[in-house]
Amino acid sequence: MTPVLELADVAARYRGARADVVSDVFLAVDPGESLALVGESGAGKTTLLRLLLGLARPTAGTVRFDGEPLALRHGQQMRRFRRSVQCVFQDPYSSLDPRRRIGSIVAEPLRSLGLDTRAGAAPKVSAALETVGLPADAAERYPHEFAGGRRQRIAIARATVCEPRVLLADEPVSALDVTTRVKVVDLLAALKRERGLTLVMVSHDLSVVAALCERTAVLERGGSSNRATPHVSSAPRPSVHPPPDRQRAPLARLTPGRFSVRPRRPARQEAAAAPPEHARTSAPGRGTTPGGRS
Ligand SMILES: Nc1ncnc2c1ncn2[C@@H]1O[C@H](COP(=O)(O)OP(=O)(O)OP(=O)(O)O)[C@@H](O)[C@H]1O
Repeated sequence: MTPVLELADVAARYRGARADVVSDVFLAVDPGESLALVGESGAGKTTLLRLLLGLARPTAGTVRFDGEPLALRHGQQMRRFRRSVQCVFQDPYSSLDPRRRIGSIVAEPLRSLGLDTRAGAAPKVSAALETVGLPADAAERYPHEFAGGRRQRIAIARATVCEPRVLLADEPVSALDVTTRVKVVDLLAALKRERGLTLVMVSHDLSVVAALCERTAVLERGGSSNRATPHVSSAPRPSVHPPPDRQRAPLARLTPGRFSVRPRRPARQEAAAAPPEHARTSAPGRGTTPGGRS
């Protein structure tokens, strides 16, 4: 299966910085899977998300979309990419333009992709609002008329109105209160289940990670250069509301060092017999990489 998104030996550095924020990153996201990026603050999770979204350019390595290097100047590919990969940000207060009606906000991707039909974007906007549990007349209202959870639903409606294949989410529920958080997690889980949406999510909240993601990439600052490298582990698919003991379960930490991971989930009956994921994908020292790199 060709990964829908892939980072191959990628490094990134912000302008003016003396060192890479992330380096030696290999990460492949298969269609339909859900991957969480977790790690300490400043490890580079948002930076990886920005690379996957084409908002930042790698200083080394390649970002691939459907197996092809992402070329920002390749209009046709970028159009396909923009339609296929959408995102939801952390703060539903700053991510919605307060001067525009909800209908106009949700229709924005349709306009920018030229997907609003002759009948206008209204039918698609109504359907997107309905999917996230908001009434169609919400389209006439303004963001300030909605509280945080409903604002995040609006942001999710905007991200899903053009029926993307991949949703990238940066701390999508961390700005919400606990009760609202559960509802938005349920909504994301339903989108994943019913639409086969691929999800890549940054989160500090392990209960949210456990509820939504099958794989976890742990970013650790490592080595004297203070670079961050991702370590990916597989976890059994949890229920949407994991029991409390699961919420406290530690994430697997794999051997520090440079390696890449493209774990394929074994069939359920094989899972018990198979060696742990890290035993198959990492090696002592600098670890292993696909294609024979080491
Ligand atoms: N626009 C920027 N310019 C310069 N440095 C930046 C910029 N954005 C992030 N950084 C730096 O890059 C490093 C990684 O930041 P990033 O936001 O990717 O980490 P993170 O793991 O998402 O952190 P957090 O969990 O706190 O959001 C940090 O040291 C941060 O200060």
